[in-house]
Amino acid sequence: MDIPDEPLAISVLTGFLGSGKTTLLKELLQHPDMDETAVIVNEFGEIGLDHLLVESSTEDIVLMNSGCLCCTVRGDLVETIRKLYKQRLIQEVPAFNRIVIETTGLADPAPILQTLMSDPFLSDRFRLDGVIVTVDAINGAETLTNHQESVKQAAVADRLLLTKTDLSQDKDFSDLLARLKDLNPTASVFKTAKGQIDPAQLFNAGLYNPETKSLDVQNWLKAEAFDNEHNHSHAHDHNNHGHGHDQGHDHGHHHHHGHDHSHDVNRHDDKVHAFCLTHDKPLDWDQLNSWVDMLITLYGSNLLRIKGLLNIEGDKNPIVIHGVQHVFHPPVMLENWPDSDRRSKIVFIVKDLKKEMFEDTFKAFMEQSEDLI
Ligand SMILES: Nc1nc2c(ncn2[C@@H]2O[C@H](COP(=O)(O)OP(=O)(O)OP(=O)(O)O)[C@@H](O)[C@H]2O)c(=O)[nH]1
Repeated sequence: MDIPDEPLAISVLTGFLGSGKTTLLKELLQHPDMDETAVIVNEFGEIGLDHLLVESSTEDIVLMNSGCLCCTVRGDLVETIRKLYKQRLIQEVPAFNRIVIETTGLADPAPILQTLMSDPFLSDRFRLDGVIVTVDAINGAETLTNHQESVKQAAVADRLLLTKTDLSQDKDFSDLLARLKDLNPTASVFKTAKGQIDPAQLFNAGLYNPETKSLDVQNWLKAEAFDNEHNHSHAHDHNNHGHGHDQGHDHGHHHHHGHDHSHDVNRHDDKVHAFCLTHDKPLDWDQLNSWVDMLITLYGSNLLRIKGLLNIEGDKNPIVIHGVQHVFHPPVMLENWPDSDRRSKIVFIVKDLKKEMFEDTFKAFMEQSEDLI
């Protein structure tokens, strides 16, 4: 039996229909640094493995010359991962250390991430390393406007890949990049053409990098990306004025803005925005949990991504939390603070919810904890 010492990394590759996921995978599969990687795709046919050098293949697993495996989903994704893990244990397949899952272009990534985080078998053996999202440099803006899925995909990304940059005269992509930054200031953005990218740019996007044994919290949280937030949130607050009610669930397309806007009010990404809450004093862990529980219960499906670095009363070490919609990873205690800043910071990427609601309820819950003391 070959039992891994560390939880194996899982990366999720998503992106709208035709945005270049398969092209990227095809390139990645040939890269020598992709050895020890198992790629899960829906259909081998889509990647056209015939053109790649293949060492051996069975019905649902192909071993590439580069050392990586490619396998297809048979039925359920979780079942496929379990089976692959067991095959690795009994050395039926090479000892991969990472899985990359390609989702279909129309997939809402949140349920997939939730499954990966909440399935007991998987959460004991795997860590979610990051979400890689392809965005078509040519059609990306239109797709964001018209398709909620593509907005959700961009919102949960750790790595955003602008694809097909070779097809555009505009080498700047500033409008699309600004829009993506507005949706998700915490993701690292890369411009690519024809799937060309160093795999090292895509992986180890998570909190803990076993290769360097480091905790790259700052890069992960990117709280500093919100320094200019005031300008952004002003724009969003403006957009929200016209809604008859504020926090709530899916509003569909029923915008009733009472005044004109210079842009198309039906853009899907107007409803998604990111902000960072900071708090100076150490937090009461129980009250914080009650607040997060309340948010999950009332607004779970609108909480696209939450990441936090927390200063908890009575703990000298920082605690890291992160979640997608209704599911949170177990909190992680770090050995050290990343720098001298001891404030708690929580980054939210949300849909149809106002920052003020978070600020007000946070304050109310924390005041309760002060009353208890
Ligand atoms: N010129 C150019 N063409 C690209 C690039 N990336 C993808 N394409 C082309 O765009 C089309 C769609 O790319 P795919 O890689 O199949 O996209 P996908 O996201 O896997 O598509 P679905 O599986 O349908 O969701 C194909 O014809 C690719 O050859 C790129 O960077 N440059």
